[in-house]
Amino acid sequence: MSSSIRFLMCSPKHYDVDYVINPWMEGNVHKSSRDRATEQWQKLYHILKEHAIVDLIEPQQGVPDMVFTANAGLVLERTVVLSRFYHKERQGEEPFFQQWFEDQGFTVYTLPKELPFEGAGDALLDREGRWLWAGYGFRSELDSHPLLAKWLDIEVLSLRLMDDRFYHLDTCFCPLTNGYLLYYPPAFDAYSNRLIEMRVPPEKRIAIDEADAVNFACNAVNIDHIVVMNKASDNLKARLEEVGFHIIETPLTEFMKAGGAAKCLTLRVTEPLQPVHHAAATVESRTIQLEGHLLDSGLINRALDLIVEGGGSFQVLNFSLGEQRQSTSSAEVRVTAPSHDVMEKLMSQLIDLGAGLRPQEVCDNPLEEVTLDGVAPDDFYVTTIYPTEVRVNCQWVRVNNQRMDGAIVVSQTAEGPIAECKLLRDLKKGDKVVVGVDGIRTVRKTESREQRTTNDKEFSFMGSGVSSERRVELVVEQIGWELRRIRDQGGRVVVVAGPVVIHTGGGEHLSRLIREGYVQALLGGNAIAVHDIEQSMMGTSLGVDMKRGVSVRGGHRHHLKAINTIRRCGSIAKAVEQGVLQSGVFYECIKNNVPFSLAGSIRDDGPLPDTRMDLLEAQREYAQLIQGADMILMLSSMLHSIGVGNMTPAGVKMVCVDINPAVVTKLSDRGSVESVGVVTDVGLFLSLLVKQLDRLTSPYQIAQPV
Ligand SMILES: NC(=O)c1ccc[n+]([C@@H]2O[C@H](COP(=O)([O-])OP(=O)(O)OC[C@H]3O[C@@H](n4cnc5c(N)ncnc54)[C@H](O)[C@@H]3O)[C@@H](O)[C@H]2O)c1
Ligand SMILES: NC(=[NH2+])NCCC[C@H](N)C(=O)O
Repeated sequence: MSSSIRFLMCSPKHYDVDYVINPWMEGNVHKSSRDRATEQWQKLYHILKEHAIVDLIEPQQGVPDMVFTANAGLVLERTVVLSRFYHKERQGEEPFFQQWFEDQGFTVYTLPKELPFEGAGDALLDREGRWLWAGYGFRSELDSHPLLAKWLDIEVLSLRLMDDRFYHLDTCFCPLTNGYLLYYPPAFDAYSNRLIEMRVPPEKRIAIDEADAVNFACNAVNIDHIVVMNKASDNLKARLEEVGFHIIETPLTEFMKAGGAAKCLTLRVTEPLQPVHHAAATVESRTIQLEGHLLDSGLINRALDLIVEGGGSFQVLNFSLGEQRQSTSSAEVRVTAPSHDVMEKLMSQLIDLGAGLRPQEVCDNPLEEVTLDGVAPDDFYVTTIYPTEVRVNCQWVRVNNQRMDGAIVVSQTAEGPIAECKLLRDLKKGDKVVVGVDGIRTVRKTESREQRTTNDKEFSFMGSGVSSERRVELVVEQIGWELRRIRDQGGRVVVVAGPVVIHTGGGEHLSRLIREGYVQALLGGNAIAVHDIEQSMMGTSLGVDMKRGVSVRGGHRHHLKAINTIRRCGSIAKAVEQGVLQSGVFYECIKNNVPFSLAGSIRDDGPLPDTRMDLLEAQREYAQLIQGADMILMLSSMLHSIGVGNMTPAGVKMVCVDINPAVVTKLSDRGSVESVGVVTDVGLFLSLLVKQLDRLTSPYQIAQPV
């Protein structure tokens, strides 16, 4: 027996499964045998007494989980951080454990009531004393970790738990003597697994499989080279014995009905200080502000979900609800993350949602100089589609040329600072680029339910989201009305289209939209032009007769003949001028002075002389043609629609038509005010659209004031 090691245990005199606060308890309420529990506990107790001293605390009525003394608190030397239980069912244990520690002469630290921490169930010392592993996600709060670091003067490594079966760190993680680690990686998020791998060398990491994990193999008591646990597979036993451990299995099935096993039933109360440790917690906290229709638009929920899903935790410091449906609300939220990297990612996402730092926390954006043409500084802020402002000279400066996936370049001019979005390839040496996320805010239009309803009366898409069940005709009516309005007001509609428009017979309808002035620019690839011209010259598309719907002999060569003909003319425009091309979508573009741009791709035949095989040139041409668009109609081209979506700032209405809901969902994911997805055949859509435009006999009339 080692006289230096002491454990605290509590007999199962009042143990039972009286409630459900973890998945293991479901279906086990009052199904634990007190006799078997007592027998199993006694066996564990005697095993430990052979190797250490075991102190006992008196069990108390009404707190059946008190038997799990691991959750009493966290001990280091003669200091203990008392647990603050997350569930009220266990909060009754706190005064008894506090009394015991005080009677034993411990220095007792207590956390604020609203800051749960469940002791050595969620915090485990590295057996070499170098740091403290601390879990969060189900019971203990991440915000408790900086206090552990301060009070215990030790580095805290935060690990996020992801599987509610392993709701306490000690159910899936067991530091062992000589720096070995027994753990179940799937119980943690990616960041935490990376952290574990950075701190524990591969030869010391013993990752177990699910079969051992659900037998609580990680919930083991380690004393020097002894490892006591409920059960281990032969393979796991062999692996542990290979590195010098001796395994003692003792059944604890009655306690597993409550979600605990060997380690949970014990608390090591002799944890000597090691000289190597030092206080440090990589945990970071920031306070953000959110303004708008936080409840109506769901913005507050999305922000809080994003924080938790991103590995952080939050505390709503204050929330002022707007009195009227029209008025906005505001909230201040304290965000905590386990590391600077995670915080940066969270803040970047929160800024995209429209969050900002409190004015007193806003500092000028850190800027870094570009040292290599076309290469941004590592930590550059990646722009989104949303209008963005950056803090320069303590002023908010709106970013010009907003688009996603760019960098923000700030320059000083006689008129003051200017900020603009630049693609990486356009960065020049010496450009000052915004890095990090401090001093950035995006302007998100979140509409109240009232505003959205009002808009719906006049016109707006029927909310974002995509449903092939939605009546296409109804959406087409709205789109037709909007197209007519934009045309009659001299607005700008850009169409992005794939060859499927031609294959499905939509070419004639698109030609008509162009001829009647509904289209101000057409974007696509080589194929839509090839098959449009094939249909115009040979009546087929992909060799299929468009009138009879049957393949024609030798039809598979038709599109190549079309390409060859245009190549001989020199361009599509020249083919029209020479009378070679006499109908179709691109004929109408030339005849009606509607500019178009064809972006090349790896799968192009030919290509046509007009197809831009220099993709950077094609992107520049696309970007120029979508400037000032009021609406973008995306017709069955995933490739080109995504490309256009990436370069289009927020505020431009988008209609995404595709037969594949997944494509439409992706393309419509820009908020309900801006976009709608229509899951249907594109030829049918265009046919319905021109019929709808015909039905709108009187042009759009703006209601004149009486
Ligand atoms: N012969 C050629 O030169 C040739 C032929 C084909 C494609 N390409 C090139 O390949 C690139 C990608 O072509 P893409 O944009 O057609 O492919 P894409 O896969 O990016 O998009 C096609 C989209 O059409 C949708 N779709 C299919 N049938 C539909 C229907 N009946 N109604 C509505 N939507 C339907 C699909 O779900 C898909 O999202 C383009 O640059 C194109 O020019 C060249
Ligand atoms: N350290 C532990 N894992 N303790 C197990 C605690 C079991 C208890 N029923 C609870 O859910 O809190």
